[in-house]
Amino acid sequence: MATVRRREYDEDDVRVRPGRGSRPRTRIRPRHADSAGGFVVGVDRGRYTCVLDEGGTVTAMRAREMGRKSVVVGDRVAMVGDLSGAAGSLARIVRIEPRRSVLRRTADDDDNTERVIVANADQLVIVSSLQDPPPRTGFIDRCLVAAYDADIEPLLCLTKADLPAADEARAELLDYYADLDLPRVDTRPDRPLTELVDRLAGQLSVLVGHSGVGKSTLVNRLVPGADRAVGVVSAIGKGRHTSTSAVVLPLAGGDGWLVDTPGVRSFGLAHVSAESLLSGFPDLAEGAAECPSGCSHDPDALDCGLDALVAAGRASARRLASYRRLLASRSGAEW
Ligand SMILES: Nc1nc2c(ncn2[C@@H]2O[C@H](COP(=O)(O)OP(=O)(O)OP(=O)(O)O)[C@@H](O)[C@H]2O)c(=O)[nH]1
Ligand SMILES: [Zn+2]
Repeated sequence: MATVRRREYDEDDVRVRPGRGSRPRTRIRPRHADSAGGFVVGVDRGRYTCVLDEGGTVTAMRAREMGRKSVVVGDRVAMVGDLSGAAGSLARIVRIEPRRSVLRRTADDDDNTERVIVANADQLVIVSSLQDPPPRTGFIDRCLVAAYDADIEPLLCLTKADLPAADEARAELLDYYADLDLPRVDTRPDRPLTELVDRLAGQLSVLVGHSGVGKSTLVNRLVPGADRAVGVVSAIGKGRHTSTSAVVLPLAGGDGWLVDTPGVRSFGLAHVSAESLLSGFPDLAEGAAECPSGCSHDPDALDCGLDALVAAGRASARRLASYRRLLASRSGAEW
């Protein structure tokens, strides 16, 4: 399981401090030494809303020297220009700091590139209701692979724990994930969100979940004034791209950030190899050691060690089937 890595922005190459080595200071001094650091919380048609490290919010655009390099929510950036934040003022983003993680959405039909939707996330909160709709392990598995691949800590958030079929659904789900050390919280409307709030503290967390699982309900409870529409059967189709950009919301109490990803149906895994895909299935991974070299792990792969592992009763057939479904659907096909 991936370990939690704290963000270490002060450790990167913009640090200006005499080192022990012989490297002259000037070599690591950024070009815009007088720039201000900030964090991108919103993106709208070439305008970026950024929270300054020193406090305050500014609107910024990309400086021409940045070329076409894309800036996404969660990016740590350096800015120059008008940093007053006054109405109509515009700062310029001159640098994107190295990203500690990236989450990509699946490629669109009309564009085969996987787009980065969030940078520097620490945690992926996979929201699944226990009932109405019932949990979908195929979706959760895909999210887990995306999280492990990006070195982001997953958290399974099970909503609607108050509904009658919740206990049974939870037991079944935990059985399916019995071999994974998967952090989990349950939520329900009649209980405080204490445990979830504890886990979100100090982190940049990305919420993802199918329509109707209660994501907006959670955001509204966690972020005062967020005002996400609840209970509206979502009509976000493929054509309505305006509502699909991720936004970063400050958690109540100011300790941590929540990224809502409206319209993100799944994460892009096309760049993930069959081997890396196994990182989302640690219970199957040991079987791969017994595979012939270059094994595709496909259902018709000869002598695949994953089949042997399941045949020996050391892993579940359902888990292997889910792995193979993901393997087959990596290009972003529906599942
Ligand atoms: N019983 C129960 N109902 C819930 C809970 N959380 C949300 N709901 C209800 O489930 C429905 C869907 O909730 P939303 O918060 O809109 O779900 P969503 O995931 O944001 O769905 P989209 O907006 O379509 O993306 C609403 O009628 C909520 O009131 C819960 O914990 N328990
Ligand atoms: Zn194999």
